Amino acid sequence: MIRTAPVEGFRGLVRRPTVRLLRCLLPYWRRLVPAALAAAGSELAAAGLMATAAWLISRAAQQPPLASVSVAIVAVRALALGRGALRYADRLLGHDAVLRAVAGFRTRVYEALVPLAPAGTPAFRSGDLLTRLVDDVDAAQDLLLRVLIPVTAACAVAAAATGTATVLLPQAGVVLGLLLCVAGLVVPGSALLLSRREGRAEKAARAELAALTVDLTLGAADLAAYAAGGRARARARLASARIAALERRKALATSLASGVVLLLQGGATVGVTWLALRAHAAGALPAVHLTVLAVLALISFEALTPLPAAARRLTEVRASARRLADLLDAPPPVSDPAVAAPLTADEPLGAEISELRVRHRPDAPPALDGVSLRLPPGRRVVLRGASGSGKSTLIAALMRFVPYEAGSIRVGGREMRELRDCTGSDVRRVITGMTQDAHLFHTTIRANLLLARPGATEAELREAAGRARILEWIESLPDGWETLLGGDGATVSGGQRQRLLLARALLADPPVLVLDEPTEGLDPDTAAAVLADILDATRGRTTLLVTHERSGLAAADRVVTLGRGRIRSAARGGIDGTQAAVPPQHVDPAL
Ligand SMILES: Nc1ncnc2c1ncn2[C@@H]1O[C@H](COP(=O)(O)OP(=O)(O)OP(=O)(O)O)[C@@H](O)[C@H]1O
Repeated sequence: MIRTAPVEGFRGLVRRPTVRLLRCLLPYWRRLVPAALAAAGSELAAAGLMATAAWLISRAAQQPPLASVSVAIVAVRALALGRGALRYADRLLGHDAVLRAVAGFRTRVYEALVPLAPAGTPAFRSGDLLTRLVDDVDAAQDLLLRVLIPVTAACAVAAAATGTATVLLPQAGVVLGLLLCVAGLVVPGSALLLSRREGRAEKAARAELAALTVDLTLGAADLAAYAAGGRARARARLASARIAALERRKALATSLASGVVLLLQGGATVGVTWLALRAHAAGALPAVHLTVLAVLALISFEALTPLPAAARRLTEVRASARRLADLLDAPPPVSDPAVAAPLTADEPLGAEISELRVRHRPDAPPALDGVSLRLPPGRRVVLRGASGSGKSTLIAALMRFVPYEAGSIRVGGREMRELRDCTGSDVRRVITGMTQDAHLFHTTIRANLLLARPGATEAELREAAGRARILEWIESLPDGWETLLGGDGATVSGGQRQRLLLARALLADPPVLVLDEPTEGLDPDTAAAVLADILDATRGRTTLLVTHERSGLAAADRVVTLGRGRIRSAARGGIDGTQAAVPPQHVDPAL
């Protein structure tokens, strides 16, 4: 289903993209909380095991009765086994929760993108768009797995270690708590500040590299033809080198931070042990507590070691969240009305376009200005015109891909509905077909056609292919309907590609069929043959056919010519481009 609503939580908090990202993941809290608890439990068990073992060894040296250490012996066994079990649960629950959360989030981002396409996404280059959909959405995974879960575990261990040390020797607790705060907050915070700019720059550089890579791949033939491959590769190399330099700078900040945490760990161990020794010498601390305090100071920093790396990941996550926010805040070119009028298709439908004005950008001249056109039920209207005259814009407005600022488009049978009052998905259920940039997917011929009507029967598939005059060819292939097509029909000829796209549009069988330049890129003979087949196959269907062809239009019910966004002439069917067209006011209004 096409959603026009933004991804929940992504609008509103304009300046806090990371918080917005987090809010999008909140619905998964029931799975995320046990994962975070298991991670914290595993770290606590490791620290508890070391501290209890230290106590047990020191106490055992005093040769006490076995009963007085039996609880500690059981605790050591339980903690050793529990640590492994909790580590396993942490990995299992953490990955399960995070992969589900990211999969759900990616679907919602994609759904939010659909209303932007095809008119709203040209602002983003295709490689960059891909990076946003793949890498930037994956940042949500890192936010949970590499930032939030380690931070939760580190906080739990630091609090438990400081609490235990304070109970045993208050001044040692204060020193340990302070140094843990510095290692857990100040050091990662500084690393975050140092690598913040690099994180943002690296995301932008990666997006640039992805866009360049897509250009290099898709434009390989043109780059080779114009000997421009060297320059393009040099730009890609430069982008790679920039990423490497930024990575190095970030790695330096992280290693420095890790080094400082190690120094603090040493300092805390020495400081706490010295305080404990003094207290023991003064008779205020039993010897067994002395060992526990020294071990506690040493191991409590272990849980903090992933924090500098977590800070570094956080800079990348923030940059990704900002880029996702940019994408998702892009206003959809056409929004659905709050209360949509229903569009039914239980009778033949037609369309009436009246005084239509469309602008692609507010500051651009109108692509269509005062265009009026009738598409009577069951008639085939051909729309011709020079390149840039507005033919595709008219189709896009009819399919609710672009908005119109003045005039009206009404669709229906006996009762007509204004398109503005209907949802885009309802409109495209009744007005659809072959858009100018129609795409053949890298899958079988059958799957490519079924895209238009997944429930179509074998007979319907064969009928559509037959009407597009491609059935014989499909059935002559060794794999027939199961033949795999290359990306965008790379493994078929231009004529076969257009006929497959036509078969798909015919299979969709919408009440109003639109075909935007179905003969584009074909040689004149093939184009004439395809056009004649199209006009034959669409007899009795409401059809708007856009073409550059001048001949072969004799079978059309009406031929309308656009020029610079206005209707230049209109003529009843039976003419072709070689005959003079009559001005629009002289055309039979029934057409
Ligand atoms: N997304 C867009 N943003 C800005 N301007 C656009 C956009 N799409 C089309 N235009 C402009 O609108 C005008 C009409 O373009 P349109 O694609 O409708 O022409 P066309 O008749 O279909 O041309 P062609 O036969 O070459 O496909 C042109 O001036 C074009 O530059």
